[in-house]
Amino acid sequence: MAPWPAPPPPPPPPPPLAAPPPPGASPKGPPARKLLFMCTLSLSVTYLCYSLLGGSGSLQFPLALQEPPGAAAEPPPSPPPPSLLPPPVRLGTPSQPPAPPPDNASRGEPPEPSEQPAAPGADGWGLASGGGGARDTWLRTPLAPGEMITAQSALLEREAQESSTTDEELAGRRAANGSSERGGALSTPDYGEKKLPQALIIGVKKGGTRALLEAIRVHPDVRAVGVEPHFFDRNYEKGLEWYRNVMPKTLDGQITMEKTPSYFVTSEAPKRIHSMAKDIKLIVVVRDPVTEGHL
Ligand SMILES: Nc1ncnc2c1ncn2[C@@H]1O[C@H](COP(=O)(O)OS(=O)(=O)O)[C@@H](OP(=O)(O)O)[C@H]1O
Repeated sequence: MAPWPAPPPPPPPPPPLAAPPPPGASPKGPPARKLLFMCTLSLSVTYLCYSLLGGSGSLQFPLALQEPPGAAAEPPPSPPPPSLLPPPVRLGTPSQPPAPPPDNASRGEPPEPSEQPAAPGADGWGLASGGGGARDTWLRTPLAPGEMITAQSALLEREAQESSTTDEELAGRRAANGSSERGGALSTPDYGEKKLPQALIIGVKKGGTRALLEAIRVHPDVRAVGVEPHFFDRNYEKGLEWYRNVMPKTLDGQITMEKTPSYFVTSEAPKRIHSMAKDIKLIVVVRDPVTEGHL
């Protein structure tokens, strides 16, 4: 009986996947995994540093919304690499000069805050701190478009409230607006004919005469002059025809009114009014003079 053939020799062992560790290296773990871990760690640290140093860049993002149309075509400036970024500035350190933000002047943006500190909202910029210096440079951010609109609306509203609402100013505003109204806010078409007034609010000054006239003239049967004609005290020499022309046109049955509070303190006014119309209605609004400051 023939003997069994000899078994094939065992395959040679596979070559090692990695080079043998250098002398002195830790025997734990393959070196390739360590190298990969080190690379990942260094990338993470680099990204973290870049994010921290480039924080001001994110605050300036709204600047792109306010760039002029010509500047919009330009590509946004890429942030410098972390190695080119200025060193981190400690907030609230006045001794350090303000770090220049990246290239605002070339984009047509407002001047730097370090040159002239401005009040918040005065130039459309919000100021996170009023102390100036590096803190302002880094924390000053432009207002968003919605905030700017709100700020402008608030400014206009405050101007309207602070402005006097005397009749002369009302007349001036109407003239500036090119309004064809003569003497009053006429909510109805200017039909009819001009008539001398049948009712007068003659005072007292600062007694709420404007509020009363505006309330009365809401009635459709009342037409009133918005301005104060001052006929019986200042313009009496101009004559009744001038006075009539000041009045709005009225239809039959409508009442013509005007208010001039100084009639109440004009000595000639009673006689002049009586000579014009004996059945005219006179309205006086009284007010405690103490509340107005007149004693
Ligand atoms: N309903 C009502 N009740 C009480 N007080 C009122 C009312 N409406 C207006 N006012 C106050 O009246 C003041 C303005 O009065 P006049 O419109 O007569 O002013 S003016 O003489 O024509 O300049 C003005 O007062 P001051 O604010 O003290 O000037 C108004 O606040």
